[in-house]
Amino acid sequence: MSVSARTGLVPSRTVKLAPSILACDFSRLGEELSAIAGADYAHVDVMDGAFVPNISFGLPILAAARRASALFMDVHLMIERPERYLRDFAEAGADGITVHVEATQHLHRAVQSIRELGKRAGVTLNPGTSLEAVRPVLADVDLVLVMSVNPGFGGQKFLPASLERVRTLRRWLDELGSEAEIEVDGGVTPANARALADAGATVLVAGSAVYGPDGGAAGLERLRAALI
Ligand SMILES: O=C(CO)[C@@H](O)[C@H](O)COP(=O)(O)O
Ligand SMILES: [Fe+2]
Repeated sequence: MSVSARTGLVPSRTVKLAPSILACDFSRLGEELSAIAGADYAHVDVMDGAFVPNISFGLPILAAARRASALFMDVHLMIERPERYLRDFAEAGADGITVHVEATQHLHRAVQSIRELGKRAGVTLNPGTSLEAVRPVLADVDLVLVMSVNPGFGGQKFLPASLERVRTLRRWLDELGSEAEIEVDGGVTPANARALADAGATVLVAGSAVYGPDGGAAGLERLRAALI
């Protein structure tokens, strides 16, 4: 394993990259997915115009992405009462499903349902929500997603307080002996990727830093280079 240029330390974990297809050209979805074939996950942002002030896409786009790519489909549900649609997203091709703590009255039940569908179960929370909101389910999840922008749009600026939230979660998961992933989503760039990894993140989502005007693969490689 390589030594971090910034810290001089050997990172103890490898960091996965999850390009967000929200930033891609949907008229070329298959090609845009091929451009990130070397990534670990394709991050799929589903927005309902109610939980967040934007509508992105839903089941048909996930199903099309599933047909076009063998990548792990990492589905981030920004929808009210996600428990209504878990089976539909699983059947449309999700490999992992992440729900917001603010969107459901029954977080444990939602997590359990995702696992019963045979999918990787994730929970997430808005930047303004106390981390305590996810603590009761930490032993039951496969992934915790730290939103580092307010959800709803790509291309926003990273909120620096997110770094401390990642450190706290890393400590809590280590205390539990949990192997759950810590994913960070929003404003991730080559400039903050290494610091997030050092704080304990194991998955980095990036939309605009990957799908820039110069194409998907170049942005992905820049992120990877920042993590060496
Ligand atoms: O969930 C979201 C936004 O709500 C994200 O997944 C964005 O799609 C990330 O985009 P960038 O901030 O990396 O441009
Ligand atoms: Fe997302």
